[in-house]
Amino acid sequence: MNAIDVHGLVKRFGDKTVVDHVTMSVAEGEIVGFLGPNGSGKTTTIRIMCGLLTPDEGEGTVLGFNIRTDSLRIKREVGYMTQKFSFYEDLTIGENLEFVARLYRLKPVEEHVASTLEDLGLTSRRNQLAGTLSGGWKQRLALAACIMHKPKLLLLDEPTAGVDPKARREFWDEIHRLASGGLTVLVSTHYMDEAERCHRISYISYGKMLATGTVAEVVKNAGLTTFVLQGPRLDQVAEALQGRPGVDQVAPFGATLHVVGSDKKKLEAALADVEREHKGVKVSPGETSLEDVFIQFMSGSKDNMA
Ligand SMILES: Nc1ncnc2c1ncn2[C@@H]1O[C@H](COP(=O)(O)OP(=O)(O)OP(=O)(O)O)[C@@H](O)[C@H]1O
Repeated sequence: MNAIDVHGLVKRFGDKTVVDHVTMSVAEGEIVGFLGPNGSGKTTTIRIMCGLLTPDEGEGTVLGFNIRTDSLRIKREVGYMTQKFSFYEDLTIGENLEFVARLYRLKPVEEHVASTLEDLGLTSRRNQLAGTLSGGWKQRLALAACIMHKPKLLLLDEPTAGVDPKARREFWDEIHRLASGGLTVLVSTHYMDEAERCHRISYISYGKMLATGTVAEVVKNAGLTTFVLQGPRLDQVAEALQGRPGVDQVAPFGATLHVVGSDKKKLEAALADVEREHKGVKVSPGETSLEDVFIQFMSGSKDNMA
């Protein structure tokens, strides 16, 4: 049984279709990254999956429970970490967790709190006020609160936004540790390095699911070609390339220029012209990155949310 199996989900707010026939499945123990531009419907889809919103169309199950009729059961079995840090800043870490333990009616409270603190390396900070924690520790507290009731599925909505790279890495180590213990994780993120730490990713754009698969599959299926340019006055070369047939993206990376296109022949022709026109420019094949693919998706999608 898949932990998540949803088909044709649609959610409208007024005349805006925010989730547009989204189908998704996530196997047990899998870590799936949910990516897409701001306002593309990730949070709304997650809220449907955890039983907080009812879809206008579509069906499905989460942990085997029907998303329309079993939302209470789903809420009990799922850990949902929202985008915003939502704890009592004037309570300590321990007190916040005690409060959450009581909400879930976990007994004995002290035992659950102590083992969760231990599990996430928070014991030594138990008496620190939540409001005085750094971003990374706040995220760790939020994660502790949403795994304390031992959910089978974690739905994490941009859990590491604004957190430094070391704390993000530790957070992801923790996610992998939890997944290897059998927990399933769906996590939304805007960070490419985090996408690469997922078993699979799904990319949604303005409500529509555009791609799903491993990072390698998504990059391959996008069918893009990338070249790296080196040489003098790359700013002028970049300007000369913009808008030429075959050239979809031009981006400086340090002392090089990355040029990306979906029509290889046209891109090669454009680069051959520019090589002739600009003495000393050297063109070599490059690797298409996940970021290149997402930029391509974004430029091809219409923002209907404005
Ligand atoms: N309750 C609501 N009423 C009206 N519009 C809403 C509501 N909730 C979300 N929206 C709109 O739906 C669209 C999708 O929002 P959503 O938060 O699901 O996107 P997202 O992909 O999570 O974005 P981000 O990456 O910025 O968090 C946005 O245009 C948002 O303004």
